[in-house]
Amino acid sequence: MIEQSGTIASQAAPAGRTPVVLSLTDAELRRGERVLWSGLDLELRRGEFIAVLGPNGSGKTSLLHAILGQLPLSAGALLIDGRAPRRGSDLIGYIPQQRALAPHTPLRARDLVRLGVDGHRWGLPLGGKGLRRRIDDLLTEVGAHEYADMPLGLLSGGEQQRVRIAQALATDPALLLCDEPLLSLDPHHQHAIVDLLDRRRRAHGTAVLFVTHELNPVLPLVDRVLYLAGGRFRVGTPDEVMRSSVLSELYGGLVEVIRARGRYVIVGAPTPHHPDPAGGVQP
Ligand SMILES: Nc1ncnc2c1ncn2[C@@H]1O[C@H](COP(=O)(O)OP(=O)(O)OP(=O)(O)O)[C@@H](O)[C@H]1O
Repeated sequence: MIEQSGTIASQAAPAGRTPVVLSLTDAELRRGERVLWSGLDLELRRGEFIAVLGPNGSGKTSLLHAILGQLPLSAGALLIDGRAPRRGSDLIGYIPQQRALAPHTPLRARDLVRLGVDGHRWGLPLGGKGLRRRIDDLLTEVGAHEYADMPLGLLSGGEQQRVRIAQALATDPALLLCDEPLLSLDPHHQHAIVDLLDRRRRAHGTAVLFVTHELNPVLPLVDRVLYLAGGRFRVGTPDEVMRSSVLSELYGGLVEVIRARGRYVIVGAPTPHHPDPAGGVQP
């Protein structure tokens, strides 16, 4: 069952009564005069993976900023582990949208990860052996240990992305927010990052909210999709949301969804916000 507002359909939620990490109730977010979305009800449980899709400007990154406590909701409620969001919460790991790093940046991979480690939480004195071991463990977990001492600016996009993930995992967060972490990665590196996130959520029960323009690379992991468009939204399993009828209604025009060889291909998205209305959407 798909819903636009109201509680999440139980069949779409993961099995069992695993604890809720994030809940949004009748949530609305405005930027200036514009309502990005409203009436949003969403619960994200431990270990669940939700892909957040939608055209440019539909409010995907703004949703992450609201969860991070950087942007107040204009209506409704948002709770992280039952509490109001706050900046710097160690319950949340955040992989922001990739920004190009200057090749001469003096920061090494291990320095970036160190910035994410909260010494108090781990009881590790800054500069101590325990801290170093913790950083090494994180870099090893994401397969980045061999370039731990390399300047970040000299690493490839995929290598930098692994280091960002290590930083985001530094506090062993219950909720991981990912903003287009596969952007500009080739299929091999995309697969490696997806595999890494999947292992993490399975081993640690980390809930993942994953903003992306490309659904197909993460499809095997996706429990549910949150699709934002034109101030409206749909929540449901990929098969429930990725339908011609659903997307046509969201975009307010004819959109065709084709499922072929386990992939979704979307043709036509007649919206002024969409970057490629003629060529179709890369889901
Ligand atoms: N600081 C700001 N002040 C006012 N409006 C803003 C601000 N930041 C973003 N916006 C507007 O909010 C809207 C949603 O932006 P947001 O970045 O959340 O969209 P998005 O879905 O993540 O887009 P994209 O796919 O391009 O990353 C946009 O129209 C944007 O112009």
